[in-house]
Amino acid sequence: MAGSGRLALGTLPVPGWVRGSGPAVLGRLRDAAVVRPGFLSAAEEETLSRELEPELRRHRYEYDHWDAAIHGFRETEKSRWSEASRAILQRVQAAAFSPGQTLLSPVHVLDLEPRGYIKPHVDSIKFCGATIAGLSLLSPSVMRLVHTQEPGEWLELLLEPGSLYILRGSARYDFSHEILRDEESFFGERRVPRGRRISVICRSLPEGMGPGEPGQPPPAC
Ligand SMILES: O=C(O)CCC(=O)C(=O)O
Ligand SMILES: [Fe+2]
Ligand SMILES: [Mn+2]
Repeated sequence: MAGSGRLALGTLPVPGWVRGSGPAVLGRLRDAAVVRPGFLSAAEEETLSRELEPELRRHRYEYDHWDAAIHGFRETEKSRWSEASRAILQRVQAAAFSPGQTLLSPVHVLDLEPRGYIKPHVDSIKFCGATIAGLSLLSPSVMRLVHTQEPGEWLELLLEPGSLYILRGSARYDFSHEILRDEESFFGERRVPRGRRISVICRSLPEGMGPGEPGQPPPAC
């Protein structure tokens, strides 16, 4: 536990940044919902936020309709990156996607203000494929996954700044995901105060959809 960052759960080691409703769901999603804390070095975090800041500043935060999935956010779809950022995105690709997967381009950048949050949703299967990989910058947050048919089955991921999360397969299709609002931002007993959070999200294309095919994904893919 303390020190190792891992809790022993029977014979199955569970990382300290993942919690769930029980050993069955933790076991089943072990390779489908993955967090890699410290994926980015401090210098890489700085590279990305410095590059994103001026572009994000051109947008206003949106608070939107009652039924929108995301509240208190601004976003951009970014296709041109500095060489340093491209190297980071290539590391994400190598870590999260298989060689056969084509990535959706451009990359989705989402800026949640401190009061901003994301309601439970499943990314569109029409526009996004089997894998979603996200880098978190600036503020820690808690991502909760809930099974769409069995609400008693859930998982929570602690997303520290500099971490990478990967949702694939069942975690991506059978579970909704959400980012908890500040008032509800707890990882178990641990309070995770929400500040402004920027995420950089890479997604695979649906199988059989070539990169050249028409059909732009909607912003909240
Ligand atoms: O901010 C994130 O990491 C996730 C965003 C998200 O779920 C979405 O845009 O569909
Ligand atoms: Fe999503
Ligand atoms: Mn989105």
